[in-house]
Order: sequence, then C-alpha cells, then structure tokens
Amino acid sequence: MSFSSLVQDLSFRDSQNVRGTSSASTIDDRRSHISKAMSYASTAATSVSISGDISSQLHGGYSHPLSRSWQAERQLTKSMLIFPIFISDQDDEETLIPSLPDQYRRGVNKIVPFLEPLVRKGLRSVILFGVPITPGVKDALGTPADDPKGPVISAIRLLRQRFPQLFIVCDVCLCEYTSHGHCGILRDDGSLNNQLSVDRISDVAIAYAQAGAHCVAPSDMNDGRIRAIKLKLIEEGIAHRVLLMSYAAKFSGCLYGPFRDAAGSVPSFGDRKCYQLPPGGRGLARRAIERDIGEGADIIMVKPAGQYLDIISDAKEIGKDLPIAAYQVSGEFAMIHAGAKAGVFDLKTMAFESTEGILRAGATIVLSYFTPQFLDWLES
Ligand SMILES: NCc1[nH]cc(CCC(=O)O)c1CC(=O)O
Ligand SMILES: [Zn+2]
Ligand SMILES: [Zn+2]
Repeated sequence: MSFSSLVQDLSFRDSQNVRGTSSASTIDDRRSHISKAMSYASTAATSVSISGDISSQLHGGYSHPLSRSWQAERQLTKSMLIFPIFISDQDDEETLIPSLPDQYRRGVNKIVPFLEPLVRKGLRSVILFGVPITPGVKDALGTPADDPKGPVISAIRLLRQRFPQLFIVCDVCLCEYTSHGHCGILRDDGSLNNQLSVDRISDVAIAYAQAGAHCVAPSDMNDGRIRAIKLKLIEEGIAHRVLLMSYAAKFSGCLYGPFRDAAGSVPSFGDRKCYQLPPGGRGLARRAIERDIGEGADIIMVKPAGQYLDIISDAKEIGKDLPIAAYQVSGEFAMIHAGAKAGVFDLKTMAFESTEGILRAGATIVLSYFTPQFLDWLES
C-alpha cells in the first residue's frame, strides 16, 4: 500500500469517527494515525503491506480451544509418558511412600493388578526401580541389583509376559543395592572407583536386557558407562533389540529426596556431588550430552526437568536427531502437590503447565509420576 492511499484510508476511517463521536481524542487519534502512516511510508520498501494496527492483532489466532492447541509445537500424548514404579523384594508389599504423594512401593504380586487398569487406559511404558527391603541383602557391590530372583529381573519377566505391548525401561544404578548407598563401587577413601563401577553397572544392564528389558537407562553417572554398555550389548548379540537411554545431564541437588525415601537409597556418608553435575554447570552438561551421544546413547535424558529447561533445550539442539527425555523428578512432583494442597494452584492445571514447559523446551518423552492421572486427563 502506498503512502498516499494509506493516508486516504486513514482519513476515511477518521472521517467516520468524526461523524460518530467528535471529541478531542479523535483528533489525537488522527494525529497518531498520520504519524504512523508516515513511519510506515519510510519503511514501505522493506515491510509487507500492513496498515493501521493490523500487525498487533494476535487474539484471532487462538480464540478457540483447537486453535490454541495448534500454537504448541508438541502436544502431550499418552505415548510420550514413562511411568516410574518402585518394585520391592517383598512380593506382597504395598506401601504408600509418605513424601511421594499417591506413589507406592509394590512387590511383584501387586504390580500386575495395579498396572492392569492403567494399561487398559493407554499406559505404554514404565521405568522400574528395584528396592531391596530384606535386611542384610545390600553389600558393597550392590549384589541384589542383578539377582535373578531379585525384584527388577522378576518384574521384567512378569511384565513382559502379562503386558506384551508395554515398553519396559530399567533404571540401572547401584545406589538402591549398595550398603553405602552410592552409585558405584568405592575405593577405600570413599570415592567412586570408575573402572570397577562401569564394569559392574554394564553387567547389571546386560542382565536386565537378557531378562527382556526393552531399554536400559544408566543413572549412575560414572564416566564411560554408555560405551561399556553398548559394547557389551553388541558382544551379547542383543544390541539390535535394546535401547540405551542415558541420564546424560543429571544434576545433583535437593530434588531427589522423596525418591530416596521410596528407594531407600540415601547415601550413608557424603553426597553425590562428585559424580552428578553441579546445578550451574550448563557447559558441563553440554559436554556430557555430546560425550554420551558419541558413546552410543539412543536417547538423552535431562533430570530434573523444570529447573533445567535450558539444558533440555541444549540437549534438543545438540542431539537434534535423537529423542530427548526429561524426568520430572520426585521433588518436583511433591512440590506441585504441596502447592496445590496449599491452594496456590489447581493440581491438574499445574501438572499440564509444568509438562507443557518441558515439551516446549524440547523434550519428546517425559518421565512423570503424574502418568496415571494424565491417562485419565488426556481422555477428556
Ligand atoms: N541413581 C538413582 C536415581 N535414579 C533416579 C533418581 C531420582 C528420581 C526422582 O527423584 O524421582 C535417582 C536418585 C538419585 O540419584 O539419588
Ligand atoms: Zn544411583
Ligand atoms: Zn538410578
């Protein structure tokens, strides 16, 4: 639109205004229209033909629930969700975890009846965490981790048989199984012996894969574990049927408390700051992500999720050809419950808003304790 026709257009509109309500503001309006028209004219050569206030009108683009949904790059669907479950070595146990709302630790005899209705509603995947409760079974090597009669291997076999369509992920770590509660094998001075830890953790991963896990997900953070697991999967001839998901960017911090209650994995001394990433370490996380992709990870995970959205977005950029998973961890889940209970927000609304933030940052898979509720909420 040329400058002169723009001015004509505006004066036509102004003349209508003047006819309708003659007031001081109409005259001010008219002045501002004309000065706008002049500034448009000065950029007319490069800009598209927009006159008046057209470019400021966004509401029309999202006035309907469907058009609002079109604004998101990714919509939460049931198949994006992985549900974390805790499997006790007491076959009949069913214990509510006080710090992790609505979540239970269950023995193998209780998991099928629990999961049955969820699978019917569209549950596609679970991640298993084994919890040895029996006193005295934990040792320095985390022997119960790959006990063929232990909770994880028993659960894999049972779930594969009872729910053939369910995708079984196994968390691979030693902290739930070691007497000291650390994520590997220790030297005398209490630090992690990286080589021994990687050897042991890759053996555990292979045992889960041999038992039928579709995916192994090492969360221990020892250096070189992705390569070691991938090589053993190849050696065993099962690399073609087992997905390797790396907890590549796993930060230390205070958001794992309820999980450690659930899994009984509070370290007996010290902390995990020498192997989990420092919360400010964005560059370190980028290096860990790059390294794990290079070592053969099929999926990169970021954890926690809500406090680390920039890391999810980095993971999406670095691993642009990989699915990106984010774990909304126990502390995030408990916080949302606490906020809802205190009347700060509605639980369902916040469950969606927090998850949408995670998807917007770049995740394509979400590990969430809200999974059972999402299966209902996504129905309506
Ligand atoms: N390595 C164990 C492990 N695997 C997953 C989580 C945390 C999950 C959650 O908080 O929901 C942890 C806790 C930890 O590192 O102490
Ligand atoms: Zn661990
Ligand atoms: Zn773990």
